[in-house]
Amino acid sequence: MSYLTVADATKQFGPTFMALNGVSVSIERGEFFTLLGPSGCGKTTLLRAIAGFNDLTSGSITLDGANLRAVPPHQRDIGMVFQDYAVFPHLSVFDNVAFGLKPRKVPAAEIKTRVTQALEAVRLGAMAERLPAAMSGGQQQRIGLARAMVINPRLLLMDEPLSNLDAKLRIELREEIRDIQKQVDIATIYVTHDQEEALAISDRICVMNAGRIEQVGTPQEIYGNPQTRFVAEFVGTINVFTPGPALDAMLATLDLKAPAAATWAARPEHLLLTGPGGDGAQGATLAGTVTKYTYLGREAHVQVDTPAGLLVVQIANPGMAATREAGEAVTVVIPRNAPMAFGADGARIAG
Ligand SMILES: Nc1ncnc2c1ncn2[C@@H]1O[C@H](COP(=O)(O)OP(=O)(O)OP(=O)(O)O)[C@@H](O)[C@H]1O
Repeated sequence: MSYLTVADATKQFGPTFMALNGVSVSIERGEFFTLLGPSGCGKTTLLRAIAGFNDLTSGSITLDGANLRAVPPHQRDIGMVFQDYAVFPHLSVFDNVAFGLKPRKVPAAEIKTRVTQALEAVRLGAMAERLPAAMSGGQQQRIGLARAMVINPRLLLMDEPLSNLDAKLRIELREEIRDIQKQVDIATIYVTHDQEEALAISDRICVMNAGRIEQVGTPQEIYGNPQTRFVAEFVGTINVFTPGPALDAMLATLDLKAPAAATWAARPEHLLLTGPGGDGAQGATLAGTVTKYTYLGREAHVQVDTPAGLLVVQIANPGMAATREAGEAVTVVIPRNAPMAFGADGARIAG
């Protein structure tokens, strides 16, 4: 049996709005599990229901075999880290972390040991006596993490903990969070709307959309094998081919058939670019004209106007020779394994 199980969860706000609409997830011991989705999809609502800050309208939550909905929030033994650091400015780093232990009647000597351990884990051991006001956002968030961990929680919940930090620090701290989580081995549910962060940090990702689950899987499964059009578009980007004779000819060349397909799409990095004529191409070809060239250092995006619509081709490690000018005639090559088919309901169809 899974460690944490949420079954058929619904949460209604007002007379008709369903913030959660039949959500079921299972999380294993020690797992780093991420809820990923656009703003308003229900991530925080689900997290708050697990923490006990709001109850579900219907459904069940089971932790280690026990019904969690029957347990008051302060008795759930759940550590939480929030987007705003929520540190007490007038308390030292040590006292901030010790705060959660006081009502638990932990003896003073044990408080000292546990707080010291938690501060070592988040690399703040040398700053125990400092006041948070004199510390950076990244350090304040580590205080938050230490405070969540020091109670030896049965579950760690993190709601967009990195979103107030600048891009470079976000990447540094997400790797630290991942390392610390693996070290302490506490099942963690992490909320983000940043797909790259989710891919980098998670054992498994749950992609949510409008109160429902689109797909649950490892980062590789979510990115490499999206089961819905929503997942394919939200995690990474896709080119959607315009229906018509050019698409039909492309599919015929590739010998791809999916009668129920409403949409065919392909990731920019799965397409190739050659000169006019498409000599030696392995796959179907579409003649086109470059409309835009965007150089991004590690990669470049070439937008091409083709009879199957505007397509973006991603080029890795683009040297000077890869530069394309607007108006240049090129050929987009579509390898056989590039196209993905989706039905009218958005579900993936085996092509
Ligand atoms: N107390 C409330 N009363 C009414 N509607 C609410 C309440 N709390 C949340 N909602 C609505 O429920 C939906 C889901 O909200 P939720 O905060 O779970 O989204 P989210 O995926 O976490 O988004 P974000 O990334 O913006 O935090 C939103 O449309 C939100 O406006």
